[in-house]
Amino acid sequence: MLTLYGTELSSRLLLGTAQYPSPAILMDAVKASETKIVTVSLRREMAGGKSGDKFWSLIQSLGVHVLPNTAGCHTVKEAVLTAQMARDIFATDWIKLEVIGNHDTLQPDVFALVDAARILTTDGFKVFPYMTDDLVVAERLLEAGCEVLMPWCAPIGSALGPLNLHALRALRGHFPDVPMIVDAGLGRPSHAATVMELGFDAILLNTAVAKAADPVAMAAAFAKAVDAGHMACHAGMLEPRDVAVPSTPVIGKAVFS
Ligand SMILES: CC(=O)[C@@H](O)[C@H](O)COP(=O)(O)O
Repeated sequence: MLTLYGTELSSRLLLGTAQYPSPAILMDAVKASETKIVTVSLRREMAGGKSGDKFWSLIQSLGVHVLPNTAGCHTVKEAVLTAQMARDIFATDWIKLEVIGNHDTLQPDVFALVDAARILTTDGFKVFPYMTDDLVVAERLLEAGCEVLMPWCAPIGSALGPLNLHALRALRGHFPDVPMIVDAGLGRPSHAATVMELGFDAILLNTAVAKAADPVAMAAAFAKAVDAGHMACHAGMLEPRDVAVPSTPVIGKAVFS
């Protein structure tokens, strides 16, 4: 089981709800992924009117936890206000905190992120901060009261997969007891398996499933990859070695002439 802020979850895959070809495909993909948490952007809900209401009813019908996010926010003020509105609208104190610092890479502004996280944890929020893979930022976010971290593996929507395995490995190694969810930039199930093999606790993704030719099948494939990587990590993986070692016994082999 995965435990996040005291909530036990039977899945290690978190799914975004944007960009699916249709609401029906989104619903089927969520089911196929077996996720227990979906992220929802407050901005989308605020689109309001009929489509906003419909979307919210659909999300509620999924029977999973909702993790609202502050996608699209660029300042501390904007992110804090968005989080407070999300708490009222979605009736949850969970917030995925995004404070974007660069338009091209959608890289988080880690300084603003730490400031916003401190304000929100003091206000009782359970903050899931979307961060870079930086050790010092991780330390500051923990000091600010975050109990879960969400390092990126590549820019949002890029599908590049883990760009800096060294940094991810270092993060995992320095904070072995902090739940960490690798978020954004995954393109294929093998990327998910790779980061789970490093010992991360979960994966959050959206684009690679929503934009797949068959989002439902891709959601199922990611679910299997996440579980496979997690199982492998705890099964004791063989370390790579430079020499060849026969995998079949050489002693007592039959000699044919
Ligand atoms: C849904 C969500 O929260 C995204 O902002 C998230 O970071 C996913 O990134 P990808 O779309 O690259 O999977």
